[in-house]
Amino acid sequence: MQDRPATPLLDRVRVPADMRNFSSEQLRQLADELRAETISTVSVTGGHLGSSLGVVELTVAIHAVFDTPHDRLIWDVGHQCYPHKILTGRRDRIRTLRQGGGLSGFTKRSESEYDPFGAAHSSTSISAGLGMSVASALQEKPRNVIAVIGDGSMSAGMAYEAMNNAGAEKANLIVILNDNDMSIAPPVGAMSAYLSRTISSRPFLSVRDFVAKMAKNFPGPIERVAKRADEYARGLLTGGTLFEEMGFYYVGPVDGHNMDHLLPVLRNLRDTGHKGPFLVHAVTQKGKGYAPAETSGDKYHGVQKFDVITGEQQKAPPGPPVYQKVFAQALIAEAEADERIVAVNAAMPSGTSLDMFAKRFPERCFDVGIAEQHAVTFAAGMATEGLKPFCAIYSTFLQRGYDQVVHDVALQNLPVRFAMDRAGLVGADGATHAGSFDIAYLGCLPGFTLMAASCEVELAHMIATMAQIDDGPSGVRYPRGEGFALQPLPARGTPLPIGKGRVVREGSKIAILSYGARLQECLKAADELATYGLSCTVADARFAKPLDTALVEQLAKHHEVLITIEEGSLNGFGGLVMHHLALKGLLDHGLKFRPMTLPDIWIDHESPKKQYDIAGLNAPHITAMALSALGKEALAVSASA
Ligand SMILES: Cc1ncc(C[n+]2csc(CCOP(=O)(O)OP(=O)(O)O)c2C)c(N)n1
Ligand SMILES: CC(=O)[C@@H](O)[C@H](O)COP(=O)(O)O
Ligand SMILES: [Mg+2]
Repeated sequence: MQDRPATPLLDRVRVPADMRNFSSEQLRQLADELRAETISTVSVTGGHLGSSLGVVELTVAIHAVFDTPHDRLIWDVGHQCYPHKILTGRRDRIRTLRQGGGLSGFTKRSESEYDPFGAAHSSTSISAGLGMSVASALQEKPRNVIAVIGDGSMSAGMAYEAMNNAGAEKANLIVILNDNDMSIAPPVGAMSAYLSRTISSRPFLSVRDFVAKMAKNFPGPIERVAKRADEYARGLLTGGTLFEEMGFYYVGPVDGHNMDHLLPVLRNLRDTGHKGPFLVHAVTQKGKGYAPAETSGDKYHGVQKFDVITGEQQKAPPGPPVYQKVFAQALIAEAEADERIVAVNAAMPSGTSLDMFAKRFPERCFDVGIAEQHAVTFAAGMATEGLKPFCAIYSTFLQRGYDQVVHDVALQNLPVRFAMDRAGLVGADGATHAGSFDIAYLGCLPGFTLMAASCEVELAHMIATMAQIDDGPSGVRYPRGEGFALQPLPARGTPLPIGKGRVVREGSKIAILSYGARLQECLKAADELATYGLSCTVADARFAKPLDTALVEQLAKHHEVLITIEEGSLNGFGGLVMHHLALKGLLDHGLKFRPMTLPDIWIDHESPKKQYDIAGLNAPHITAMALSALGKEALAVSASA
């Protein structure tokens, strides 16, 4: 147990109103205490530390100046919201962050009135803020709307769509660009370079410069104060920024850790009755104020529990290889043999392990920034020219690129390969990050070949299989975390016969057809069912499309019960099997068919094991499902208890 930091001022703040009469000096001290409390908290919960540390002063300044929650404050992604949660009535629960039943690691409307917009996927804040601003004008309920968006999140198309609209609407909106020159990895792209140039070509905006600049546009009291300063500033503040060209009033760069700069700038924005959209360019440091974070390569973007003194993070005991690395190794093996293979990721080089691929093939690996839509169509373009793109995008983030998958890839039958990591439930990130829907949203698209890996060795084979699929799009899904180490990993995968599943265990009464990594749970259930004298066939479908119809029909015809199971939503693999069985008339003769999917609810942050308990997809639930299908309700109840 590590000592809690002393936080005398923070102890006086339950909600932001409690600090609105603090002096600037007190607010500076409050920020220091808030930083210490954030570090102490994340040391026992794990989570997104670096981003939260970078916005401590911004958080204090915004809440001190604006009348939240009446004024709306929207955090883009929401992964930097821990200091915000501490200041907004949630300090007593902050050490439950990301734990089952505890606070979410992101902003969430249902959690607090201080979270007017939920997030976790990036680059939505300007759109949402603009909507709120327009609503406030139409409903004649004046309020400030402040969206805080990171430089990494500024790479997504949505942010530009929103700015384009905000400029045209001349909406009252304050966008604070929290520029720490980091995404999860170092940021990429021309916009990132532009922001760096903007910062390096201008000194930090002093309050005097700011007042002068405002005076030019806001006649009134401020003008009198600032006349002379205006003369002074004229030379400094020339030239339109990209944001100004888009209709925003650009304020910056501002030192985002300097309360003496932040407070007056924000107060002026509040008090001058600003008209039109403003962009405050705040320069911050990810991991600010905690040496181990500041000096680490990833600035402690996402950490395990750690020792506050040393910064050392808890290490998981050595275990089986994680899927993401198996994917990268398998892809490297394929790319060694075929120079047409290229890899694309959207700001997730470490999360997808494509950083390994980039090391080996720097010319053939593309990080496009947080830009999933672009990633998909960019890959489609490469496919038209004979390259073999593998697009590695978490299942949940591929949702952002869905029309591109449909219109640019599938409709043109282009051989883009999708590696969908984080399939199924992901633990502490909760519902926003669960890879629940890809089977359903890809399964309905003609021409797709779709696979799910039941273990890491299968994943290697599936990558090899996709490398061979040149006549249309393909995808493989695999979960977050470790595999099973059932067999040694091959140096290179072996292509699988397309559309063929495999029977893993032969039985007679009950058939369990698994799609993906629940297979081991199915085998445990089969063992359990054997103790009731019930013989089970267990099969690994491998493919959802093309479906192994011969296998499905054989299982349906020769067993009394057929259970399908997947780590995906309704209308996924089970839906495809059911459709086939229904069309073949195989549901008309007493087959007890039971599709087991994620339930039709949002499953919050928890350990993955508990999440799958909530979902009812662990071995005891499979056993219970089989027993209840056979009318053995009493046994089913005790099996799942
Ligand atoms: C649509 C989408 N793609 C990818 C991610 C994963 N992701 C979360 S935070 C992050 C980096 C964000 O960088 P920035 O906005 O600069 O915030 P910082 O972490 O630097 O504070 C990424 C890529 C996401 N949340 N949403
Ligand atoms: C905030 C965000 O979207 C990412 O940081 C995400 O939490 C990463 O998840 P993994 O830990 O599964 O890579
Ligand atoms: Mg950043």
